[in-house]
Amino acid sequence: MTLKNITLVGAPVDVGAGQRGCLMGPDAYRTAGLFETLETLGHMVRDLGNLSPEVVEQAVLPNAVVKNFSEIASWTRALHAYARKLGREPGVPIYMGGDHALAAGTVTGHAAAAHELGRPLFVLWLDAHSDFNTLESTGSGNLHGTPLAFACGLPGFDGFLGHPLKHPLKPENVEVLGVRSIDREERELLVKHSVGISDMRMIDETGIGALLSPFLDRVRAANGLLHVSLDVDFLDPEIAPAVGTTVPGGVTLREAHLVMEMLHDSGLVSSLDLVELNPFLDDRGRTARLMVNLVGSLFGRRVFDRITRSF
Ligand SMILES: NC(=[NH2+])NCCC[C@H](N)C(=O)O
Ligand SMILES: [Mn+2]
Ligand SMILES: [Mn+2]
Repeated sequence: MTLKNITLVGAPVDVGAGQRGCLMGPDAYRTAGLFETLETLGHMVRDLGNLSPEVVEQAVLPNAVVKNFSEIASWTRALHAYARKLGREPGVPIYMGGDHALAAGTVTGHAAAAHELGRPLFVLWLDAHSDFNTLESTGSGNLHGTPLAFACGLPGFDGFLGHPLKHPLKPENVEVLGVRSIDREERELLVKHSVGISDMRMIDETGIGALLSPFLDRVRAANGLLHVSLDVDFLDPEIAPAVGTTVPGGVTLREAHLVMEMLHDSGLVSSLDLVELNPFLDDRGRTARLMVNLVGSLFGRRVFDRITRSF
């Protein structure tokens, strides 16, 4: 197993979500033993603590329904700069959220870093939602529903960074896996921009491993970097209740571990977001512990290796 330098970064943002509480996420991961889990697997781990960005002044609101635009713009700028720097160094950063709005900074920062390294960035978006609303299309005004549209360069988001995005993701280099809740206008945008989508029905019919494999093959063939954005609501709410936007019919424990194990075996993952954990809604820390266990699988924990026949 290849051992990694892993950097934990806490991003306690929760004003992108409709319900408060994700700001406790980073500490819940620490309490659930994320650091120790990774260290026990042999990795070099450091925890940079929590980020707290300065709030920028924002003159015009893009759309009256949009909530907390200035705060999210501040987080986006801070995380973009951080991710851009960490993305150029060897090692794997893990961003402990915080709601999914944080991905506006992490994904675009890693896209900029990838560009500087001369490699394409691919994104695996593990989520019940596609988070592909624009500031125009959002009905809820909750900015955690928009980061993927921003990262793919859709118009109207210049206020996030204070300038247009220089290195947008190619929408065809994105795979949204596990999706089961998409807004009407968002659906049209996803089709128009040819974003890769694997919904729950495809998972049921084809199997999650068979859906993930060709995507990983594409990343490898392109010598790409791979950012994984894991939203707690990717998982079925029966096993992961600590999230404000539960959607029934999600991924099972075994499907989730299979994805993590395949990602580990691929050796391709270069950065990771853990988002939407709301410890206020948890049941004695079980969702936090489940997320930590999934990260363990992503970083090499396994029961038995059938190729080398070793434990
Ligand atoms: N990261 C999330 N949980 N996003 C949920 C978004 C829900 C809905 N599509 C919205 O834009 O409001
Ligand atoms: Mn999400
Ligand atoms: Mn979601």
